[in-house]
Amino acid sequence: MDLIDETIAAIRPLDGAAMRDARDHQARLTKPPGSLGVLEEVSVRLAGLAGQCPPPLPEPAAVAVFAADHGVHAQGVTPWPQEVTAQMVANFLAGGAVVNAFAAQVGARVSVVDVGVATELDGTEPDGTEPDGTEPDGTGAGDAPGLLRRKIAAGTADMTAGPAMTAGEARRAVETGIEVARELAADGAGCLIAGDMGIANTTASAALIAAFTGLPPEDVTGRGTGIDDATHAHKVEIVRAALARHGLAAGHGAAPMETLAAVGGLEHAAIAGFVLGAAALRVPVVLDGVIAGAAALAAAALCPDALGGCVAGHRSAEPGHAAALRALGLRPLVDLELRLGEGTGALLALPLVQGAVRVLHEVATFDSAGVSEKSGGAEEDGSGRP
Ligand SMILES: Cc1cc2ncn([C@H]3O[C@H](COP(=O)(O)O)[C@@H](O)[C@H]3O)c2cc1C
Ligand SMILES: O=C(O)c1cccnc1
Repeated sequence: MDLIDETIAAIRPLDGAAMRDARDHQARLTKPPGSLGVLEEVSVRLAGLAGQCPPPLPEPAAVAVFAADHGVHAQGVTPWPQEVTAQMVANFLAGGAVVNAFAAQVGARVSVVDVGVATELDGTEPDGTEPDGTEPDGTGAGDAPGLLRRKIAAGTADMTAGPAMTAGEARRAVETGIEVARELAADGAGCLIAGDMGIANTTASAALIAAFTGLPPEDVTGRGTGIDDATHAHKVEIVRAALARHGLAAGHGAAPMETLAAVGGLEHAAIAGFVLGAAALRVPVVLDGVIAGAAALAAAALCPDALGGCVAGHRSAEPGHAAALRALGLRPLVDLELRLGEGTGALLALPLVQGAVRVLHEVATFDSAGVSEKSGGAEEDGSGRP
């Protein structure tokens, strides 16, 4: 069995008994039943993932920013030059990007994984030593970001001219994501976040989302980093042409590995593997925006139970992201019209996920605190309404 099959075989559904324990415990806590809304369901899901109630606190968190370039960039689908991918990798490693600021805010450690940056990274990037030159202290948070050199190809090929990746490249990218999830978990991460960096990757995301949901390109193709109406109309046609070229237009069904190879990015495939790897280890994943959403559709197509431990951190402004979340049946925690990627939306949602679990650990029950329960004979439906 290879790493992908072995990982999928290790993924189990959420544990029903632990979920029942979490629901029962939520009902005994000193608050009106249901009053923590969506966060109660998050706590129940993480109990099911851990197979125990309360589940471990999802900390420390580690974010892996998967970086790669895209052959479809040549089709004029984004106003940004391709070199920005490599330049932003250098910025992540120097600690200067939004992901670094948000990670610092919530005590998460950042790693950058080159799975397919077209430009050669020059070897002068920081490698995870502390700013003062000492080795990382092992706590993760606050360490300078490390670069994991796992380049599979110098970017994908243009999906409108042929498959973006060979079957072998797609498999290696998925395997890389599994390996990175394993490495971060082995380093002590209790919660994983996948970020992305890849100029033109909202085009690949739209193609993946159309292929997996069967929705038409015009419904799932957004403006990415910011494009005018004419470029947006062109981008929709590029997605349509790629789907037609690979026989992925609505209703044809989408075989996951073939679809990833045909229209995906190396970072999408790696993030799909990261979700699978985390699920096999029963470590929760907070999903970010449209790139993670597209990758999660691929992971779910490979193994539906992989979604059990995924929490949708936010909903981005990309229409394809909302479509992906609907198809995945995930409700986003935060909706701030973000359209950045890098893992930023997931990092903002992290304290909500951690708070949801902390409630199960720390909040007193009616019995233990001597608080009277509500009177009256109304049926309790968990909604908090009498
Ligand atoms: C400076 C800069 C920083 C970014 N950080 C994330 N992205 C995001 O935008 C890109 C996708 O948008 P599109 O498909 O329109 O090219 C990805 O790299 C994504 O991570 C960035 C984009 C730019 C320009
Ligand atoms: O919605 C996102 O996640 C997004 C939007 C634009 C660029 N990168 C990511």
